[in-house]
Amino acid sequence: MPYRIGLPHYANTAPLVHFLEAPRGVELRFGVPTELNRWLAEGEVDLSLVSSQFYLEARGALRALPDFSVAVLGAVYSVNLFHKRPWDELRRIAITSESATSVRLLAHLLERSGVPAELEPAPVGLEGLESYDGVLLIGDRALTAYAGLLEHTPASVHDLPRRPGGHYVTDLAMQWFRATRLPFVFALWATRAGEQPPPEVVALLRRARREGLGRLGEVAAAESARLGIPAPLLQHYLWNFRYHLEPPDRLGLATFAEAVGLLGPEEYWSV
Ligand SMILES: C=C(O[C@@H]1C=C(C(=O)O)C=C[C@H]1O)C(=O)O
Repeated sequence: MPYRIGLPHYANTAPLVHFLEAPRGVELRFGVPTELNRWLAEGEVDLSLVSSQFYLEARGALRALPDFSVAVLGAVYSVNLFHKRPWDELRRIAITSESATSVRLLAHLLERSGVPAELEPAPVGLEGLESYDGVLLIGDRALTAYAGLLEHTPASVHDLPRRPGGHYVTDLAMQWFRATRLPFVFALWATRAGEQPPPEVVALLRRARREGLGRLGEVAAAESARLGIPAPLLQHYLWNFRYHLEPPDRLGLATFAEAVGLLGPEEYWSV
């Protein structure tokens, strides 16, 4: 039986995957985060990138690698609520089925701001705005939808339009930062509790990450060709991620866990 590693096929994991060469006996399986969560729980994969929300809910049965994350400090650019009326007037929101964490984060931010919006799973893109007040998209779909609203490639991240295509676009990680001044951890690498990943697999993942971050221009160019998004936009997008679960990321994750009731104030969370 090969050692099976679960990965999302999102641009934001490309720096971890682009130079990941699975040796004999290691198999890569790609899925969306909610599938990866399920595959790890059900034994379909042995090590996987999983939604942080899923990890927090099932942490007794899972063991996170201590130095891997998909996190950001501030805007993430790919977990976006696209909406046609102001945040406070939102009442019906279509949510993607691809993510656990982002949906929980949206619900928390709405609750925090006292907005009584209903979240409805719906497989829609921006066309969903014809019948919903807002549409939550993550990953490559969010990125390509956002890039598709830009009339030109801005020279700087500070030149991004406030209302691309006339839409409101709320970046959930930026809203988290505005409320907490902390990073937001979207995903972690985890195995089932009691199942140590082979050291050579962990070394392989670390080597692939080091190579991917060291050659980010090549990774951005490949993702640009795959997604049809200008490479400079991809390069900044990828440069912006935090992949090492460092102390600020851990504090952000523990704060999120407490905020959504997954960690008691007296509980200590550790990897
Ligand atoms: C920030 C993102 O990261 C992804 C978001 C995840 C989630 O919300 O569950 C899981 C894996 C990450 O690669 C994104 O998809 O835009």
